[in-house]
Formats: sequence, structure tokens, C-alpha cells
Amino acid sequence: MKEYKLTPLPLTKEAFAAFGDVVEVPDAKQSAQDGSADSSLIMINGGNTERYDSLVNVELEAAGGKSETHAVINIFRAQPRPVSKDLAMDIEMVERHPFGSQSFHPLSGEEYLVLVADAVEELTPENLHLFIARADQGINYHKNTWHHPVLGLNKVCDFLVVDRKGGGNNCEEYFFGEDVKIQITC
Ligand SMILES: NC(=O)N[C@@H](O)C(=O)O
Ligand code: NI
Repeated sequence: MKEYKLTPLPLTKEAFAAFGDVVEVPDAKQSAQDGSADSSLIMINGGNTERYDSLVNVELEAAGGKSETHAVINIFRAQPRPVSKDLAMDIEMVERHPFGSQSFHPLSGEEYLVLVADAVEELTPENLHLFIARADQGINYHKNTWHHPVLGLNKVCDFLVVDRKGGGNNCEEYFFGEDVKIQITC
């Protein structure tokens, strides 16, 4: 059996661009360096609060044009899936949401793993990309981005999740064959 071992890259906007958006407060140093006033920043509440506005767009499509579609905000409470360099985790499947984006924002102060795959129909383990996200980074999967269901690491982790509610089957799953063994470590 052919074996694949994936180790995570640090999550950055550039590395994740093909799959979606990294949701984080824009890097003020970067804005200062390249002289671009941070366009998302709006001071609100009498200057008390910085609103980093519309960092990502929630993509919504009505399946078949008939269903009532809207964005919903959820909390996902993920049970621990401990992974370390000495404790690998088997990966059997990924999924995607053809009619909407899905955004995860950690609420428990923990790093978490993000496993995505290239936008191809016949997935192989070579199409997989593993990232480790900081506890202050959210992610927004673009619609149809292959991804593994949420991966909390060492404790029960809550995530604020924004995604689509509407008609049609908005969750396609892809199971890798029995002929491969895919493991992640970090
Ligand atoms: N199925 C579901 O609600 N969750 C998944 O989409 C996930 O990405 O965790
Ligand atoms: Ni999902």
C-alpha cells in the first residue's frame, strides 16, 4: 500500500488563496510598509472599536433557483482529534459545499489544522494540502473547496461558523480508496 504523510504549512493568505480566504485582522505593519491604508478598517462606536469590514464575501447560490437561501452563523463544538509528530491521524475523506462558502473562526484559543485539496474531480492524496492555523486566524472555504471536516486538536474546540442554509445537497463527500493510507502529523 502506498503511504502518504502530510505535515502542515503555516496558514497564510498567499498559501491558502487557491482554496479560500484567511480571516484575520489585516497586518497593520504590511499596510504601513506598502503605504496602503487598510481599506477594511472602519472606526465605529465613537472611535472605541475597529471594525475590519467585509473581510470575506459569503458565497450563496440557490440550488435550482427555487430554494430560500440565506447565510447562517453557527457554533461547531469539535471533539479533540489529537495529532502530533508521534501521533498520526488517518484521513479517509474530504467534502465540499457546491452552493456556498463556509467560514470557521476559533473561539477556544487553540491552534487547529486545516486540510484542503486542489479543485480536481479525481482526487489523489497528492492533491491534499495541510495547514496549521493560529488561534487568531479564521478561514473561509470558497464554495466547492474540498476540505476535511473541522479538526480541533488537543481539547474540545468551539468554532463560530458562517455558511449557507438552503435547498439542494450542499455537502458532497469524497472517500479515498482502500489502496492508500493517508496520515497527518504536526
Ligand atoms: N457538515 C458540517 O456541518 N460540517 C462540515 O461541513 C465541516 O466542514 O466541518
Ligand atoms: Ni464543511
